[in-house]
Amino acid sequence: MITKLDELRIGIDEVDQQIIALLAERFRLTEEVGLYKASNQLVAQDPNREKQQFQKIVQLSEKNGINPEYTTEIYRCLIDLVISRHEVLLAINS
Ligand SMILES: C=C(O[C@@H]1C=C(C(=O)O)C=C[C@H]1O)C(=O)O
Repeated sequence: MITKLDELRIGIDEVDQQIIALLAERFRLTEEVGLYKASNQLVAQDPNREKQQFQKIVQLSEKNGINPEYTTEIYRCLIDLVISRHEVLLAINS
């Protein structure tokens, strides 16, 4: 017998599949940005771009009913991983 808890967890598993697929696509794009930066000797971090991102993230979070503190924390981790990867690509290229 499927309980309410099982049903909710099936929903969570489906959402996780979508999140992972979207994260994979995001990392594919940021990898290309990292390769572009490395071949043009551009710094890994872009604080102006991040400022715009975080403004957008707060707006989108409010629109979708999610606590902006959660999304801001998640995106800080995500962007920091990207920056670390870009630093590796820069080091390889220099
Ligand atoms: C992807 C970039 O590199 C870094 C990572 C970002 C991101 O993951 O969204 C944003 C800005 C940069 O600090 C970029 O410059 O666009």
